[in-house]
Amino acid sequence: MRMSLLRSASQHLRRRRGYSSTPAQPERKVAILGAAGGIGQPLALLMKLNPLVSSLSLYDIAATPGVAADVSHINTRALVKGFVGDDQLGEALEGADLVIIPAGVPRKPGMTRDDLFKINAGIVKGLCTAIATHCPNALVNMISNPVNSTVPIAAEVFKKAGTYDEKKLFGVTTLDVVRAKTFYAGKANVPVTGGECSCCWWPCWNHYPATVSSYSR
Ligand SMILES: NC(=O)c1ccc[n+]([C@@H]2O[C@H](COP(=O)([O-])OP(=O)(O)OC[C@H]3O[C@@H](n4cnc5c(N)ncnc54)[C@H](O)[C@@H]3O)[C@@H](O)[C@H]2O)c1
Ligand SMILES: O=C(O)C[C@H](O)C(=O)O
Repeated sequence: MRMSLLRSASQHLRRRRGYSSTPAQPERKVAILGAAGGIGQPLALLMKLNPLVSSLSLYDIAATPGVAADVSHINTRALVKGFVGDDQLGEALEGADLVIIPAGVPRKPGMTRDDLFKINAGIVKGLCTAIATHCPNALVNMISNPVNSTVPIAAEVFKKAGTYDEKKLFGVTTLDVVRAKTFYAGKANVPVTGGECSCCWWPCWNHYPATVSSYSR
């Protein structure tokens, strides 16, 4: 009896102070632009699985209603909405805390990422102009290639709009870091630093294991 009284008093106190055994997660809106594509769809799935996301906006120029319907069937907390076309871009972005951009054309065999520049530069410019208007404080994660050109384009758009914050604009380059590590690891287990294309990966040979006497191996 005494124990149960103590338990209910402590529960009452916790409720009054706003404590709870499962702390409430903050509200976080994530928007994916290019959500119906090869990168956008698995990314939408990952965001839907992330407990930190409360609202997930899936935007593309086509096919997002179907993608949004599929993703929304996963029983996690994020509320999913699909948006299609220019007219709905503003609504997709309104209040977003994080915008992830895989919108644009990918490479075909024989192409370099530079070949994508003309098309993707225009796409990214348009999307970033809308971000500056509808969610100027959002973190922006750029995936569209060539990332080392699309990030500066985004920066210029934000500067022009007066919303640029260097701490909030990111280029997604992990793929290249991982690739470079994999390729060089096949030859030697050395750390690799570098840029957005294979021509500027930089293996740190001076970190080659001391037990191996010759670099020529
Ligand atoms: N940074 C990286 O690590 C990395 C990795 C993979 C791919 N990429 C790049 O990501 C981009 C997308 O690759 P993908 O394989 O998903 O291509 P994809 O063709 O499968 O998908 C691209 C999507 O973008 C959409 N799109 C085109 N214009 C748009 C616009 N104005 N607004 C919104 N959506 C638009 C298309 O409708 C399509 O659904 C490419 O530029 C690719 O090079 C980058
Ligand atoms: O190049 C692409 O379009 C996708 C990816 O970034 C890659 O390098 O394969």
